[in-house]
Amino acid sequence: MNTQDIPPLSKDSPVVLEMSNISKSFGAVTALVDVSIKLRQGEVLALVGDNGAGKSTLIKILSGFHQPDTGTIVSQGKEVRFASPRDARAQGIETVYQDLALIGDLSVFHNMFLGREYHKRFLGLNLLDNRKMREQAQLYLDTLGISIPSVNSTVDLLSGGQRQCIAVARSIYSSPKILVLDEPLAALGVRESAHVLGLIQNLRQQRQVSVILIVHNYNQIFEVCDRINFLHSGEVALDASTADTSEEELIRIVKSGLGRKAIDAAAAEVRPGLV
Ligand SMILES: Nc1ncnc2c1ncn2[C@@H]1O[C@H](COP(=O)(O)OP(=O)(O)OP(=O)(O)O)[C@@H](O)[C@H]1O
Repeated sequence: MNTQDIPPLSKDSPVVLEMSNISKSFGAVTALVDVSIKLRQGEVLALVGDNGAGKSTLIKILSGFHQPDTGTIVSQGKEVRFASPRDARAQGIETVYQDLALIGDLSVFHNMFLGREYHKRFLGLNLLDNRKMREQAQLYLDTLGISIPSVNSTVDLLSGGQRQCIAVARSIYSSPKILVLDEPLAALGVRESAHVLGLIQNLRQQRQVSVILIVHNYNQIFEVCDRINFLHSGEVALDASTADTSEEELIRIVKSGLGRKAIDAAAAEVRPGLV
């Protein structure tokens, strides 16, 4: 499936998140300068940039791990401040980090319900309701189009792509408004990545959850994203819809280290009237 198969995001889709003028330094290191990003309902936004550009810092601010030095976050039309990841989660913002936080020697269904297990009473005892969790997990994975050998498999036996899909599925089980995926395709091969890209594509088609995706492979961005924000030296150097830009332009901008406006302005000076 590629971008053309999914209708473009409606222009009327409401803005669910606005991070405005976010700056953050760690001692003498400036990680973010006046960064503003916007996310619409159901949108898949790619956050790209070189190592050290500030992507992780931005999503850690959104997830409540860091607090910004300046700037505001407006979620569902309300200004919010996150003192901890728990605060962000309470506002419907879920983040899947690269370590996935799955327990390898537990089954898929146990991982899916970790911390929110179903219980049943039996002979006066409070026992895990494994049957219910198994059924629910299977149903839920089917809805998301995630195919694994069995929900009884231990997570260690799954491929990297399947593990990533389970971590995403677990995060969206609580119906968050915003899902942040920190390099979900890192270290995955082509077939593995296809699993995860398929899942993101399904989410995008359903348009229930808005997704921020940190990704390094530009080709994959054009497969599954509606919009791209390119961060460079702590600033947003490009904010464009995937329909309005191309992989070639993105690579040109990334290589130049400038934003599209700066490139166009420079081109206009060289060839007035052509830009
Ligand atoms: N906790 C921290 N303490 C000190 N400096 C930090 C901390 N976190 C990030 N930085 C610095 O902030 C800058 C931005 O880092 P960040 O991790 O946000 O970039 P990134 O775009 O996610 O990079 P990568 O793609 O390599 O993960 C870097 O110079 C980094 O060294």
